[in-house]
Amino acid sequence: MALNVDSLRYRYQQKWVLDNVNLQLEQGQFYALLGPNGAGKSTLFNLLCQLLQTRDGAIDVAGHSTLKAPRKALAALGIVFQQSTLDLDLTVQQNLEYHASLHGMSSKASKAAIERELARFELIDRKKDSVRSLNGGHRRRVEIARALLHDPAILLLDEASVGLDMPTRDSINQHIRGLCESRGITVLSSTHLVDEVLPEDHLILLHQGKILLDKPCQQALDDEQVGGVKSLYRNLTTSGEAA
Ligand SMILES: Nc1ncnc2c1ncn2[C@@H]1O[C@H](COP(=O)(O)OP(=O)(O)OP(=O)(O)O)[C@@H](O)[C@H]1O
Repeated sequence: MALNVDSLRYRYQQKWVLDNVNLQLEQGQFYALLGPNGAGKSTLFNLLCQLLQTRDGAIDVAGHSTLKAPRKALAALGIVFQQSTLDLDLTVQQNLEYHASLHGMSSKASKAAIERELARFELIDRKKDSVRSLNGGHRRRVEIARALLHDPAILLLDEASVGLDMPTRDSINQHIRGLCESRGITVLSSTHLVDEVLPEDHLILLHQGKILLDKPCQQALDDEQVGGVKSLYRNLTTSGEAA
């Protein structure tokens, strides 16, 4: 199992924002985590990458408990946060080198991984450019390339396509889904946009801190006898904010 989340709960002050969340993600699968603003997606991601801690439930990343083996659990994750964390004044290459060194990669391994990821994302010719000079789509590609440098088992994407135009969004999403097949990576990609979820995706629906649905999207569409994710979402929630 790539990721196992067992009976996870989390609250800020008195307010529970994650309530008995259970997840089992298999290696090499793409999972779309759909939920409206405030559903708890970022809180879940922050717990997975240990920016937040709790003893209320358990998280195992690639078989490593975040409580008992936090470093190993963290090393198995690649993360792209909602807000960009690139240094705008460094070049693409420098940003990636910095990340590789944080992960303890040797200079040789780091060089090879940077070339590999930049080639995959068609960014080789932008290597020496400052991040500030890149458009939003290219910056996002750099962030995803950076998250993959240390060859993680799982890639977490927190609303990674926010602010991108449709063609850029589609091309990045297509590339990410391809990673599952070509590299056996497990991807958990959060979104509040129903049109980002494809029938072939495995859909996890998070609403008010609870998992309302966790199954292949096409199967959920068939079960609910609806033609699209928007209707499915409306049927399963009372408010329908994610439209
Ligand atoms: N530091 C905090 N202190 C108190 N409440 C918080 C804090 N961070 C988040 N919350 C609340 O927890 C709930 C879940 O927020 P979270 O950011 O995890 O949701 P989300 O699904 O990622 O939404 P968004 O897409 O808007 O980021 C929301 O009601 C939010 O207001």
